[in-house]
Amino acid sequence: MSEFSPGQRWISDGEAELGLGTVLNGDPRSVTILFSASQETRTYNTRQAPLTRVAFGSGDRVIAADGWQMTVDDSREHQGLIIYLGKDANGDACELPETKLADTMQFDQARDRLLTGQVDRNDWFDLRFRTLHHYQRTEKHPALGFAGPRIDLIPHQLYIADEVARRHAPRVLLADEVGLGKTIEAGLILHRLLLAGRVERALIVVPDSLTHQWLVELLRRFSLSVTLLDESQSQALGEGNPFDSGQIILASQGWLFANPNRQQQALASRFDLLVVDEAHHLDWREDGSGAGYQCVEALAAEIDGLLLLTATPEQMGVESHFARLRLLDPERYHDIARFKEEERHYADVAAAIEALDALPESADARAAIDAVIDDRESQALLATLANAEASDEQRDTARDQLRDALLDRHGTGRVMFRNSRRHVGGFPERRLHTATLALPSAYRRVLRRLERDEDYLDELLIETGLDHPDVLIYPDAMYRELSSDPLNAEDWWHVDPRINWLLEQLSDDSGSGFAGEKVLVIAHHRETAEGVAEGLRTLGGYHAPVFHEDLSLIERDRAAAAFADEEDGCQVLVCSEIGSEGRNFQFCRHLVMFDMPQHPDQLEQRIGRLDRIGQQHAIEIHVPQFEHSPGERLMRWYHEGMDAFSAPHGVGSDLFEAFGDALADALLDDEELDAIISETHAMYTAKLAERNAGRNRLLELNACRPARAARIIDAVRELDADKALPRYVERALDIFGVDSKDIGEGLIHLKPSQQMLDGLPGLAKGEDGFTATYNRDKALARDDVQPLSWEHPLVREMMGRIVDGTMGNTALALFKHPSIPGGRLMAELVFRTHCPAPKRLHLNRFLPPTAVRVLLDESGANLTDKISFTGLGKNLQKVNKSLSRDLIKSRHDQLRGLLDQGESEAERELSSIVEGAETRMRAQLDGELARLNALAEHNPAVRDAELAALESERAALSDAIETTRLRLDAVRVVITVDTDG
Ligand SMILES: Nc1ncnc2c1ncn2[C@@H]1O[C@H](COP(=O)(O)OP(=O)(O)OP(=O)(O)O)[C@@H](O)[C@H]1O
Repeated sequence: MSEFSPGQRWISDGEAELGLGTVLNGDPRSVTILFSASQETRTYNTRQAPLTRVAFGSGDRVIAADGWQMTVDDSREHQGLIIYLGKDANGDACELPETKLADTMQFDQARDRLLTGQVDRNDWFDLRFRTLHHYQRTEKHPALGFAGPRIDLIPHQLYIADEVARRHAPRVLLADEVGLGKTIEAGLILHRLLLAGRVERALIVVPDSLTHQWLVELLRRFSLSVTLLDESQSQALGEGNPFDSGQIILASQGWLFANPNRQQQALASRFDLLVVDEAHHLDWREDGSGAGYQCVEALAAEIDGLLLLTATPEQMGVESHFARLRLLDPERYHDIARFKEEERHYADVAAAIEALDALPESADARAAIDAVIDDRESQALLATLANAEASDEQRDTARDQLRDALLDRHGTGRVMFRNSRRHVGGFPERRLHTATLALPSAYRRVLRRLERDEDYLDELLIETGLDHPDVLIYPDAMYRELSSDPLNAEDWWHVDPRINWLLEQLSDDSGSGFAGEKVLVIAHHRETAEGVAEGLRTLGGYHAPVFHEDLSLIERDRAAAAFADEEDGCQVLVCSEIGSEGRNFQFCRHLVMFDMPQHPDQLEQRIGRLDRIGQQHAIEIHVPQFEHSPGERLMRWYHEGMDAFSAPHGVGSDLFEAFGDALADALLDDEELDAIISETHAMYTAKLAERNAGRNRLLELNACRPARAARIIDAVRELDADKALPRYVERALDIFGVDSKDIGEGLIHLKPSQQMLDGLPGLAKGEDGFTATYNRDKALARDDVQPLSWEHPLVREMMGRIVDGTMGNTALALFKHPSIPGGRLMAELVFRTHCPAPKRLHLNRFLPPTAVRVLLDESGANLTDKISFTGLGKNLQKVNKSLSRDLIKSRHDQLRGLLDQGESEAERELSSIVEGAETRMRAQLDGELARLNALAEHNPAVRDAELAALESERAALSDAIETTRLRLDAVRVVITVDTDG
């Protein structure tokens, strides 16, 4: 007769998530089970049915189909069905036939699974315990989020990322000079916040030309998958809100800023972080701000976190810069006059900071510091520092604390981070090469007439439709606009000697030319860039891709890729001004400025394409210019007036504001120009000295605090060198069914096996898998090799599945040991802390899921300290599943008792875990709050909302920690066997 009777309750061993099944009918060969909760019906062969009969025992709690609960005392059988006897919630005696058990009852908890005979493999249990251990360790590690990305450990970037990511809803301007890694900083901040659960969704808005580069950088360096949204993609997504279609949405500014409806959708989609690249384009004016500014202003009012990125914050003028600071913190930045007034005071603060090193000896230094501090705490630190009796150590500590306090309290340092080459160091030299060419007659005609005839300029502006001074600086544009003139019948590039000069340079192999080298050509206008490419092709047979703002994204990326290709790529790429902003071309060292940009910040942006982290050579800047032309005069203004080609200096905007108009009027007159150059130079020297003593100095000192940066780098290196990682990953891969093979040189190849569990990132059955390394330098050197770390998506996925799922939460094994007699039972119980708290609190930094192991023998003796997890593991042998089930069945009552006892043993550990977490939390947040409160008294850049949020975060964390409970996470039954048996 069949062991299955209709009405009996069974569960599927392999698919416990189906819920409680009911036997519909059974015969000696097959049985059909209905899983009502999941609306599935399955028929099994009775001899191999992967099913376990559900039988509850004394103390178990069960739920009836109509919702009430009972605690089981006993059971009896009637016609093959179990009737449970027990008490309901009021303590009244009751009965419940198994047919009336709730279909939705879940058996995923270790206790239920064990007692219903669902036993996992022993090595799964082993992996589960190890996973909990490492998860706990890495979740609260100070380098969380920084160890996984494929980056060089560059101090200023890690300092900024750490400082910003620890703030509640950070709102900052990342304003490092061009090419120092703002994208990387933003990526690091995002990565940490995502891993910490503080950000769940981010919107990244970047210039059209940079969408692909961002997409690639986020994937390649941070393993972050991004949804790139444009109009066609949005339409393809159909009815819903396209901004809801991914966790990280990347949108181009051109598209979003021009589309009010899409902006409304972006506003309606809930994001926690907004990132805006090349934010200097968000222009603000009193009489009306640009569409970009308005769009970002609306989004910034809704989204808690905001990162604005720009290397040239003042490119659109100081008012626009101030308006962008206002986006970050409207309360703090509402009065530009006050802001400017504060700036005047920065030199004193910077001087005070520098003076710290002159104490205790210098009385002047003491006076300089005294003049900028007014609180008692700082006074006390100053007294220690000035006290010749104090020990060196005391003075060092006081000096560091006072430096931090001064930096924290003054300036825009809290909202704006600006590192400069001067401060970071180690950047290549820039060399300027000019080539003076004769004006072609077509240009000369017009320019000479302009010099002679003052009224001709107006006429020319009307005739060409060009602006002043464009019409003077860009003679090719003027020529194109005058194409109806029979003398201008030829294409401009036919008559312009810069093309021939470029062709000669390209083939010049004398050492001073470009032969065999990559060359980036930048011209102001798109039409000029197109003409240069056409001229090179027609006159010299060169294929030079063009890169400008009016190309589609695909065309642009194709052009950049053709240029980047080392072996088959083309020698020259011709870019327009806007089209090339933000791009990475540091593999090339020759920059041709085909013409001059109009603003010093644009000049800096141009050089920044090559002068970036990763540039290995001195940068050769080539400028072909026409003798006695406005273009040459403009270049002299840059070069002689402000030394703009040798290094970024950050005062270009001030100079442009002061002299831009006068310069435009002097472009036809050498004498006038000479006067402007010398005035510019005088102002440049003064401004530079002022900035370097004041704001810039303060910003630099604040943008990287070396001691803290060094601590973060040490923390990352500690994880890099973690020997436990490869051991863990090997084990996990084996269990998840991924073959790993050492292929030498520190590389391993991961390949899915036929048994691989589905859904592992980067791996699909039947495909080749990928090559990976634990070595940072190797991963940096080879893009095709993935960096394996605790933060790699594959490792996190495996850990997450174990921690969040049931995998390995039960096991049974035999234990052979000469000194322990056979036939005895032990229970190895792993409890885990549970503490429900909103993700954004990032509770894991103080209290990650923490495991408590308890090992009991059948008499209830606690052997936890006597036999370690690894000690026990070494002597275990596996058992097949059906024998395991029988063994568990035969020891049900004993196991129940041990499970209950284990719970009380583990409970004893709880208070110290909770206390430890509370202490850690207090140590950090009390310190931060104290610092922030002190700061708020001096520096209005501390937002009230930030203070309030930190206070409520501390209260919420404390409440959450208090509710921590221990729950059984996993249990392994161990049966001893005689060594000879
Ligand atoms: N820590 C790092 N490790 C490896 N490469 C880096 C690192 N930081 C920056 N880079 C590389 O240096 C280049 C410049 O970095 P990034 O694009 O972030 O600079 P940026 O400050 O945003 O530049 P821009 O001002 O032009 O927008 C990029 O190619 C980037 O990949």
